Amino acid sequence: MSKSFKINEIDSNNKTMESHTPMMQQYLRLKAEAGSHLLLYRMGDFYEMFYGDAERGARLLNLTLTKRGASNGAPIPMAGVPVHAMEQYLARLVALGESVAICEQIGDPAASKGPVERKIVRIVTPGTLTDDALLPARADRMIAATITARHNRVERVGLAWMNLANGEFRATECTPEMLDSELHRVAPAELVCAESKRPHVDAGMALSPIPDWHFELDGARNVLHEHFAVDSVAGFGLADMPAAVCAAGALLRYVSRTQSQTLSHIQSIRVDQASSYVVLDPVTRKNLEISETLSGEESPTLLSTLDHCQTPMGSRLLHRWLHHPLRDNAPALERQQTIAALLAADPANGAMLETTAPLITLQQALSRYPDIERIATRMAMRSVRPREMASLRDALAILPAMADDIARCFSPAPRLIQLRAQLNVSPDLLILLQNAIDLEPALLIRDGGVVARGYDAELDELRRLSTDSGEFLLELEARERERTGITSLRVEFNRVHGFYIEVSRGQAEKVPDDYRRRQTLKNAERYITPELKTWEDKVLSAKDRSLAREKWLFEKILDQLATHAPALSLCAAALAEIDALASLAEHAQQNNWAAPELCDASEILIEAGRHPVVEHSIERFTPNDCDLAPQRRMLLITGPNMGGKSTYMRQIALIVLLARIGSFVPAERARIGQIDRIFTRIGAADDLAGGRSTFMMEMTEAAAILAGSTTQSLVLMDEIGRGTSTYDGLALAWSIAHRLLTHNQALTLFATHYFEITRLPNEMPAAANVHLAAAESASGVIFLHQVQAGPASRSYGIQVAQRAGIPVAVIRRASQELARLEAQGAPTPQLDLFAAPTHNPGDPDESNSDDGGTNAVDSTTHGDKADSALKAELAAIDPDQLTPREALDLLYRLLNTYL
Ligand SMILES: Nc1ncnc2c1ncn2[C@@H]1O[C@H](COP(=O)(O)OP(=O)(O)OP(=O)(O)O)[C@@H](O)[C@H]1O
Repeated sequence: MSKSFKINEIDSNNKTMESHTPMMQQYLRLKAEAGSHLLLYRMGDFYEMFYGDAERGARLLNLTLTKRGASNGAPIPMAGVPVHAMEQYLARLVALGESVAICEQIGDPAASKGPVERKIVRIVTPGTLTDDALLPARADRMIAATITARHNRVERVGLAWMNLANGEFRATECTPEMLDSELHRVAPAELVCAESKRPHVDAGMALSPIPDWHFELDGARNVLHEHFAVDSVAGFGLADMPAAVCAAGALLRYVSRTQSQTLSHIQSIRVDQASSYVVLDPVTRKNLEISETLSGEESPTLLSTLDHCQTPMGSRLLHRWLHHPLRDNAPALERQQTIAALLAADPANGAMLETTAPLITLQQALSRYPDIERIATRMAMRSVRPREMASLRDALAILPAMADDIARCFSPAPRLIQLRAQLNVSPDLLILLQNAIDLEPALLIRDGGVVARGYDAELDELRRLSTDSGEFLLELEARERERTGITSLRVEFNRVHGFYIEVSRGQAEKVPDDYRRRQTLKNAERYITPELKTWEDKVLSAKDRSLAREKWLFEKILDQLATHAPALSLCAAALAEIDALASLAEHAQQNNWAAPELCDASEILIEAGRHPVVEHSIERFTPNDCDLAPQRRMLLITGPNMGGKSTYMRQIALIVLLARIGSFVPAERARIGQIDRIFTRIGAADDLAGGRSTFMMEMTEAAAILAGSTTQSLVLMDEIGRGTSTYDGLALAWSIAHRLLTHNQALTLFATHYFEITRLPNEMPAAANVHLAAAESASGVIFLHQVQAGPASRSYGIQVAQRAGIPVAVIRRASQELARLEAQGAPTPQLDLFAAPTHNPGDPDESNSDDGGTNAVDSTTHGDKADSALKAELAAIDPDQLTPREALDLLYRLLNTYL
């Protein structure tokens, strides 16, 4: 997508620059500087685009494409946006992934010969936004750079990324195969790459190619040395990471070029080891609907369910946490303990105390904070706005009280103590803002009214001169009335004509000789006198001087604020963390979540677990257990369509993910071991853009799982093999399951409709059958959503189809066909699933199963016995003595026992 643009390309009809007007020559020079970015060229009250930029801009922004003059006979395409609406157009362009260079008039039009001097003052690209108007409040906008480099014959990918809005700068190295996964973890809005090595990236990530030499090691290293004022990058842990250095140096150079200010708030670079996190490949991030639903919506997702943050910075951090589950137990436990402290819970047993009032008070206090993280950045970059300063001042004033409350109300979890200490910002900052900034400052410094009265004596005097005109004018008016004898004489002011003396037309002949006419109206004449003119000059110049003084003072205030920016950033980070932890605490408390035990072994033990999102969307969610460990590492999950298989598998993955970010989990009890990766192969969708069919996608994902999963991985496989013919599908599903059990030995949830696979536990004791229970009643199939041991006995496919609205005639025909096939004993594996499994006394699951799939072939004698047992049980029931809950439980038990 190179949009690079050279002068002779624009000007193919013209031989030389000289053939253009001086203004167009200036434009073309600036355009060459802007390169592929759209150039917005300031002309009076408009920003204009020309040539190809005009055509592209007009198309993207729906503007009228006009023409201006001609260059060697050919009209020049032109499109423009008014200055006052620029931010809004800019936001649209950036949202479309465009980068824009903004060129301002910097010379004085009155003093210039030829075109007024212009300069590119700002470059806005999708990943380098710091302006609040352009940034989404609750999401980060990252910019990244990547390069593949060969070092000691090994190919490594360097990846560096920056969050310009909060000063975070990180770098890592990975194998070429891991790049996609890493890019989805970082999720940059813009990816900088070498012109000759453009990676294939998803739509939604703007690609910005730059010259290859920006990635050369020596140059890149020098950029880092210079910026951080160091002699070596070893102090950052980058000594043995040449590819990461190349990416980081190129990124820093690119970002510096886009900003007119220095990047003083980028104070360090951190090495980010992918091995610190549970790896989630792009498909898994999507399937688990962490921050986006499968259809691309923001809600309902895990993030939207958990996000009770009071500040945008808290929401952004929670978003980051959910996409970065932690491998190590210690940092996750630290968060968990802090949540427990916020809930006044006893960390030893997770029991919460009755009152959560301190948490509510804390959240109420948090809701009064503005986005200090971004304000701190803009302070460092000297682009902070007056109103942001005022809101920061008000926030800093309440900070000490909140810090005291934290110390007083919550048990002293180590992390909470650290965070509280980080809230300490020098009182000088508050004093400065209180003294310097007006209580309700104007929007922009340009108009004045920002610096507080009493901050600067000279400013106060100039303001007095420019505004205290009332007394002088009254006195002058009285004096002139007396001198001229004109009773209707008035002294007035308007913006266009300044000060004047107005006399009605009838008395105009009475005006003295020193009156000079300024304006003639229908019924009046307006005059100026030498005395009034002198006074006007003084007042107006006082106004100008006061604005200039205020601007100068504002710059000085910005200088002082910049020195506080690093401490303020730390304070903002602490506020964000407290907010995110309080949000998790609130959710845990409201929904009865428990603190999971984190252990080193490779295991997942969940008692009465729920799906964190689905439990909110249905009235009564049935909790289920899960027990996976090296000796029982695969659950073969069968059960009817709509039975709850996918929900069960996803809820386990989400509980693991929540435990690994340090959150409480939706379960009565959980013990979660160390997990290195979560893989999912769920659902089927064609990748038409990538040219892969459903089956191809399915197999590509399965191949990745077989290649990458280890004994510490959690693998979710939903109906693998269904995208092809029954026998092919079954054979593949069987051997994939077998391979996962024997070779990868990953903790696996394997949902299938192929009955043959439920025999796997006979051969491999590390696999176990479970099924989602269902029962049939007169009104149709009832899904119990309960996970029980053993394989399923029936599919209920026809009943589900009936519920879905398939015409009755089709359903009747299908039932007849099913009966015929069953009578024939057709040996297709699909049908076998619904027949009785061969009873294998050696299979622990089947022997322990409550229905074990055997009820489909009950013998008559068995049936008679069951009938009389049922009758006896029914006779013993006294419905009036049962609570609704007991009645429901009894109903489930009877269905499970007798159906
Ligand atoms: N534990 C549960 N408690 C209550 N309702 C549940 C539970 N699990 C699932 N459900 C409900 O059942 C519906 C179907 O669940 P799910 O999609 O998981 O079934 P499935 O077995 O995977 O179906 P299919 O085989 O057709 O894909 C869900 O939309 C949900 O409303």
